[in-house]
Amino acid sequence: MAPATATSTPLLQLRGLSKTFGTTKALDGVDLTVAPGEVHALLGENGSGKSTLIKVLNGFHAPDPGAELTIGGRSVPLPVPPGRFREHGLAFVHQDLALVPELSVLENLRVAHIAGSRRPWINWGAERRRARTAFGRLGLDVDIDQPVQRLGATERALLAIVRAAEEIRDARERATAEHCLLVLDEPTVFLPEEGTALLFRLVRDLVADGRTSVLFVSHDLDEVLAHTDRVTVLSDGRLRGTADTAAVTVPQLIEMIVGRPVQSPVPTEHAGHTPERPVHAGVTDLHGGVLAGLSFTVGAGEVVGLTGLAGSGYEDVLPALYGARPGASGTLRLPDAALDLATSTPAAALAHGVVFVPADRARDGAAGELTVLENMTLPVLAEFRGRAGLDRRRLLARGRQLTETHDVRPRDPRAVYGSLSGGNAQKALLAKWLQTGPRLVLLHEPTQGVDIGARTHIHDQLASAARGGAAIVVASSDYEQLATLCDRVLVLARGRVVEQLAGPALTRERIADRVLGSVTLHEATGSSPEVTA
Ligand SMILES: Nc1ncnc2c1ncn2[C@@H]1O[C@H](COP(=O)(O)OP(=O)(O)OP(=O)(O)O)[C@@H](O)[C@H]1O
Repeated sequence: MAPATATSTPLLQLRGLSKTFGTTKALDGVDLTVAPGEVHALLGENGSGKSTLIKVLNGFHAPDPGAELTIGGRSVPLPVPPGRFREHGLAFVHQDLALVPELSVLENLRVAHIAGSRRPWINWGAERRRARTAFGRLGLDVDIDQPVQRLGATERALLAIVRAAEEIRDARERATAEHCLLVLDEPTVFLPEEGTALLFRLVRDLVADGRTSVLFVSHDLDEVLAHTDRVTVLSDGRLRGTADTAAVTVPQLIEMIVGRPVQSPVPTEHAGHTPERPVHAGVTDLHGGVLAGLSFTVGAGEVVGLTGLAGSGYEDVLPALYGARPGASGTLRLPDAALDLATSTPAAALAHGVVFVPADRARDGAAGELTVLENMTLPVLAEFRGRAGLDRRRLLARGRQLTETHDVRPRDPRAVYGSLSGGNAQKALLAKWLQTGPRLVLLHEPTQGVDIGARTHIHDQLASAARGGAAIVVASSDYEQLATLCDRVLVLARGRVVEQLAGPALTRERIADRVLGSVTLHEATGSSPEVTA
């Protein structure tokens, strides 16, 4: 695809950007041009260099010598000193959102402003008014005094974006930056469709002044086509090309990203589904947070989806079943045991073949400072213990086999886990748990941040675990994925199942329809008083 060129002075121009980590060339002579007032998507397979590029912009990484950066036509010396990106008109929202759960919405919103203020006092009255106006612009009615830990996923993501937008307004008011770039690094992965729609309303509002642009990293190609003006694709650290979004189709984009056509994941054969499989796992009278006496069963080899709006309780089910949610109660029946969820622990769940792959993988899923091998083989170490201690040779062989089977890149099991790209970290985590031959697999947003090729791979791995007899429960707000992967989907509202979809009724549209119809739009923003973390 021929690179498109911006017609006016670029808002941001990067030339010849390279970044080397040891023997890995994460970026290799990349050029990027973002026009004023445009929403520009940055795409590429897992490990293609997107995060590295962004971390050069925010000063986290120093690039290799020779790169050039201009913003609004003004040259910005590289490396950007840590913490100084705001002065150049840059604002960032990362996938982890960087919110402080214990602080209030207001404190989180104004933290950078307050820290950077030269005044000896804080005018809280003015801060409150400004915060209310910021949310009001989006039509959101958020209690700004509640701690962030009480917010639902949608509200958290919107708060992070509203905060970045406020930082841009601040930079303008202080006249430190005439032109601004807001970088959104996969902020929508936690959002249900209606949350994404709200987010893009805000984005369009921001760029309407023609002096702000947005760089948007995503693996969701439908979202990219719907909401962006141009796309730039990276591949193995190199620029594959830039194109006008309106001029490309999803298959063309996939080919640009992967370098070859990719089959979409093959949907489960819903028509032939028999709901009466023997019960493999049974959940009875589950309480905790908004969960209000939830009961459901999962058959051997069955994939059951849980979904709903933020705050409906669907995100609370899996931690409760895994014994990782304080205050939960209820029973999880397995073929050989019944776990009392008021007292159960992750260790007890694991001992009975229950595994959990959480959505917040950086925080809950793995130890970033250990190697991929150490992380992946932790649950099976006993297999490798002999009289002479750990058999490291066999352990490494297992690591190699797992990175191969699960397509974890780089293929080196001795790489530090924290250096893996987001999608590869997810593949490694799945490899870690699926090798244990689990009976019940609990997955929260299993393909969040995973590229289109790897997504198909993960679906195949889960289907294979199901064929092996495991029961699988997937909590997700990705309706397309639920329709593709699941035999049955339960839609939750206010902590109860309000709809069950299976067979031909199990389509993306029907799920979206049932989820949106399950409660009022007011609750769609997550601002329901029932919402808990
Ligand atoms: N701190 C680091 N040390 C060593 N290698 C790194 C480090 N950070 C990134 N890499 C490597 O650089 C390459 C690019 O990674 P990057 O995180 O930029 O990819 P990405 O396109 O953001 O992927 P994803 O879509 O999975 O988030 C990968 O091979 C990754 O393993």
